[in-house]
Amino acid sequence: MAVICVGQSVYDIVIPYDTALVENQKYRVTRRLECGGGPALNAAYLCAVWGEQTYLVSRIGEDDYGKKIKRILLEAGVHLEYLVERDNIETPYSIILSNSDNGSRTIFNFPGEVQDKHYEYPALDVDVILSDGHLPKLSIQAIRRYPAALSVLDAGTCRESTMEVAPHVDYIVCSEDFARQYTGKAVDLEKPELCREIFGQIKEINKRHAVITLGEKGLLYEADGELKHLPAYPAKAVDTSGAGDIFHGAFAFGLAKNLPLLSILKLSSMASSISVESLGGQTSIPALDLVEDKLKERER
Ligand SMILES: OC[C@H]1O[C@H](O)[C@H](O)[C@@H]1O
Repeated sequence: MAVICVGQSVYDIVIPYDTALVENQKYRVTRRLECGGGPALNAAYLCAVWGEQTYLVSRIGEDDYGKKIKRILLEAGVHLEYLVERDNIETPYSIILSNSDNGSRTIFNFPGEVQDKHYEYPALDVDVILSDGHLPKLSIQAIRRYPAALSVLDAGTCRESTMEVAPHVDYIVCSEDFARQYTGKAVDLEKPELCREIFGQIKEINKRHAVITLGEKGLLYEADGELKHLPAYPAKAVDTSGAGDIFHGAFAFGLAKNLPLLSILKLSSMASSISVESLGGQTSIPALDLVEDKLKERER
């Protein structure tokens, strides 16, 4: 059984800072972190180090960043048979300025050239397909190829490619930014009727399941036909980059393990909260044991 993550692989260069930035100033950098990045890579890395048989369907160039990405993924045990390398494309990379005072980050993303071409998927027993919306054709093809698998869309922003995949998935797990861009309304937890309206509009896209993540305000989900709010676990954020990807990776993992939805959401939420307390996305993925221990502590 396996998890397939389809989408973007990125090489991240994270620079932490703790001062108010002013234009036309030069800042001396004493620390930087280089690691794997991109929503599909981060999620695939998590699923693999948490013990799932994981395949990454993505595209990188045959350049230095591509080689580094491959090394990181191989060490994690991600299956790379479907990670396509091309000598004529540049591996995507991001420069991330991370404010250690509050964890907020500014990402400059060089997307490289995305090639979303037809693909022969292998004969596998697949439990879960996670798409980050970057390779819509490959994502839809995977969903059709493995009809028994549960499919999840990591809907970070409401791009055309994300919307192409959205009607095909079992679960749309979207950010509040996506919800605002799509519905034109901002989630306000003080206004339950408005929340129900926004959630209903998101669910209409795929006519199945939806989750709206709200960062430090938690998330909205549905149980027994009712909209519910799950608060976030408290964290001292130093870098939120990749926190959403870690949420989605843990969500895919939980589905693969056949856990009930609320347990999946708690697992994902805790993994994401722990991750913001250290630098980087892929480098801040917590061990499964740690996440489970912290959850047990909270339930005591
Ligand atoms: O979702 C965050 C990730 O995507 C961005 O492009 C960065 O690479 C980071 O790892």
